[in-house]
Amino acid sequence: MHTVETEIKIKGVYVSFPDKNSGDEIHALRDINLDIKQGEFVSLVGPSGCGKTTLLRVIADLQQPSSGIISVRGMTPHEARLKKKYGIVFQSPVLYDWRTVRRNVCMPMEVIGLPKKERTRRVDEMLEMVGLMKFGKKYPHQLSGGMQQRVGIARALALDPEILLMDEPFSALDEFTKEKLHMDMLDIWKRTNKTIVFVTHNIQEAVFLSDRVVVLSPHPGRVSAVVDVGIPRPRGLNSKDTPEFSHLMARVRNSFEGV
Ligand SMILES: Nc1ncnc2c1ncn2[C@@H]1O[C@H](COP(=O)(O)OP(=O)(O)OP(=O)(O)O)[C@@H](O)[C@H]1O
Repeated sequence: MHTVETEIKIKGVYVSFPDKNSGDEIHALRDINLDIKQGEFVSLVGPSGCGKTTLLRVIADLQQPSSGIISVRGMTPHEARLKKKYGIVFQSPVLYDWRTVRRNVCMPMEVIGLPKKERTRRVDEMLEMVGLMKFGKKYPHQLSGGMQQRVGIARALALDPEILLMDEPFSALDEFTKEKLHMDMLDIWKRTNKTIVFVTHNIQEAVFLSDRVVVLSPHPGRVSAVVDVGIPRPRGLNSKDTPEFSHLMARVRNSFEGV
């Protein structure tokens, strides 16, 4: 039988910050335990302040846990980061305004010194995948918000990382653009077979995209539920109209504690 390997193992992770005013500890994350499988699409949902971004940052080696262990196929997050195992997409795509779309996507490849021919081939491939082939010579300010976010996704995938970490990537977009990006994101995920950890506070978005939805609750940030989403794939916009979808949304919503 084919067994799917664990990509990210999170064991007993705590993160605390000192409160700026009182000096007390803020428990951003308490005893987080979670295994994420290779190729899985997992969303972290919860209200503001429940620790979603902190958990993503701990996985990405942008924040150190106060205690606990994170292992990425046996590596520490630091080793995984050095080996370019992560692609990261932020809420705002942070593009270089003086660089064209092509040169923005190219940036990580320039940093590691990939030969020009390989860079050109890879940029073409990435732009084709995110549907921006005709916009390579444009500058970021000439693009819509949705298109800018597509550039951010193309750039995050440029070095072919195994894991894509996404922090509320679509939250600033209008509903129509968001729906289109959801469909394209599922397509990109299927084509690339990445492991995706996706932070959102949008329950519908989480259920629509994910294999599993991890519900975090605040003060202290902890896992209050993990909901399996069994809705068949490929999913279409009409998947949202099914009783199963409504039932799953209700399950996620009802899992919030202390809000
Ligand atoms: N660098 C920091 N210093 C102090 N406190 C922090 C720091 N980063 C996060 N926190 C605190 O940790 C808790 C979790 O924050 P985090 O940003 O991870 O939550 P979140 O669920 O991503 O929220 P949002 O949806 O608003 O982005 C909050 O109480 C926050 O104020």
